[in-house]
Amino acid sequence: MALASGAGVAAVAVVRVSGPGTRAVLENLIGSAPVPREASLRRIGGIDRGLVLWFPGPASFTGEDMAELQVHGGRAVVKAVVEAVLATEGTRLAEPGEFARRAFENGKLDLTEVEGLADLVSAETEAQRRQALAQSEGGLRRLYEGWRAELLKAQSLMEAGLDFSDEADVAEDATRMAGDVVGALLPKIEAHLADKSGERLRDGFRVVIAGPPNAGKSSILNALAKRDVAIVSEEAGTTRDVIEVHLDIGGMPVIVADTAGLREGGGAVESEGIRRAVSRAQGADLVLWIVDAAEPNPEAAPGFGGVPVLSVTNKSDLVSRSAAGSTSGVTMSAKTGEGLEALIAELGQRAGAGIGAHCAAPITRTRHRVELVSVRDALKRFVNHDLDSELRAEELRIAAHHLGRLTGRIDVEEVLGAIFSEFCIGK
Ligand SMILES: Nc1nc2c(ncn2[C@@H]2O[C@H](COP(=O)(O)OP(=O)(O)OP(=O)(O)O)[C@@H](O)[C@H]2O)c(=O)[nH]1
Ligand SMILES: [K+]
Ligand SMILES: [Mg+2]
Repeated sequence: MALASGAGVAAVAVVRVSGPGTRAVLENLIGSAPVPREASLRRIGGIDRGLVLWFPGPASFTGEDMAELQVHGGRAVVKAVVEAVLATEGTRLAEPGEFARRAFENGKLDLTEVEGLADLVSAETEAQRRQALAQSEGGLRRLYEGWRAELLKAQSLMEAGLDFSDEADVAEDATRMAGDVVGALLPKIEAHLADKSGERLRDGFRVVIAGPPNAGKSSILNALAKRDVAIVSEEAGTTRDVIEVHLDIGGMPVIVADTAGLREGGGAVESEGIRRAVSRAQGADLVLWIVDAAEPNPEAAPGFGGVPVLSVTNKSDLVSRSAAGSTSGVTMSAKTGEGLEALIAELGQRAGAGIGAHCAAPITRTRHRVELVSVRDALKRFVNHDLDSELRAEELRIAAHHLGRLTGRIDVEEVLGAIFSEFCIGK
């Protein structure tokens, strides 16, 4: 059992129960199990009156018998209801993600669907929500199960080739057909791997604000965040640590990081700040290079390991309009807000292009990418090398194994802990 609705006082709290003892919990608390899958208003253990939902297994989220108690969300009510549920023998509090884990173990969800649910709970923007929902509803599962079926076909053809190795033409035919199946599958996997949009959308489009000291980097971060996140002062070298804010620009998750001004010299702390600034910029999807419009010789942006750079001329309020507008990139004033909308529009456009229009079900995690690279590499060895049939069949087994790990069909004990611990208690 778990309080599924989160900590803190709320109008309604939801207590969730799953497992073979659920019916006993209901009998103890409300006298009997109500009509399945219908909300019944009942007195709950003499504590409160609330809605009771009864989902007999296997037609439930976990696949087991389940119940939900919707009670008033006050602390005393929740505490008493939780204690009353725990009073039924064999009942205990759930671990984080335990409901999802049981759903997985009972075959209700595959691993990619579980991951989709975790992403849905933590989605911050519309685009992330849509992607997570599609994945939780089987977008990736269907794709990978389809590929697995193809692989199984190729595997059985190869096995047939081995079984009939004394009938050369039959064996040759079977082996060639297996090659055709893999030949059709490989480009689909390659295209899927080439699409990074899903991971970008899940992780957010990363923007780093960099530039010389006092150009107004922290002021721009605050203007974008619409609050005072970073300290602003006229003293050069104010910012040392990297400060990050999560923005939602037109449904697109954009993570903007403010960094220390880049300059020679400075103390040990400032130098460390500069080292962090450069390293963060090199790992970004876009660098905003901020310069002061009043600076007669603005410093040019250094290369950040090939990361695209957008020039932003700040403090346009300090110079005449014509001088301020003459540079390329965005001209703005963090002080007056002039040009801020243009900067946001440009960021939204770049994030949209970076995240991109993607295929229906893209890779969303490194875990998927790692397994799929192993699948692809095994299939490439199958196709390219002059291996004998035994070894080629073995490559197909390796590919199927990694595809199985993706959906959680096989051998994934070590990844389960990591995935389910992402959930809060009650999911
Ligand atoms: N007039 C004017 N002043 C600005 C503008 N933006 C920032 N400033 C001022 O410039 C000074 C430096 O601003 P910061 O935002 O701290 O600059 P920074 O680039 O983060 O500086 P460091 O963290 O030290 O590298 C402050 O006094 C700001 O008030 C602007 O658009 N116009
Ligand atoms: K400063
Ligand atoms: Mg700063």
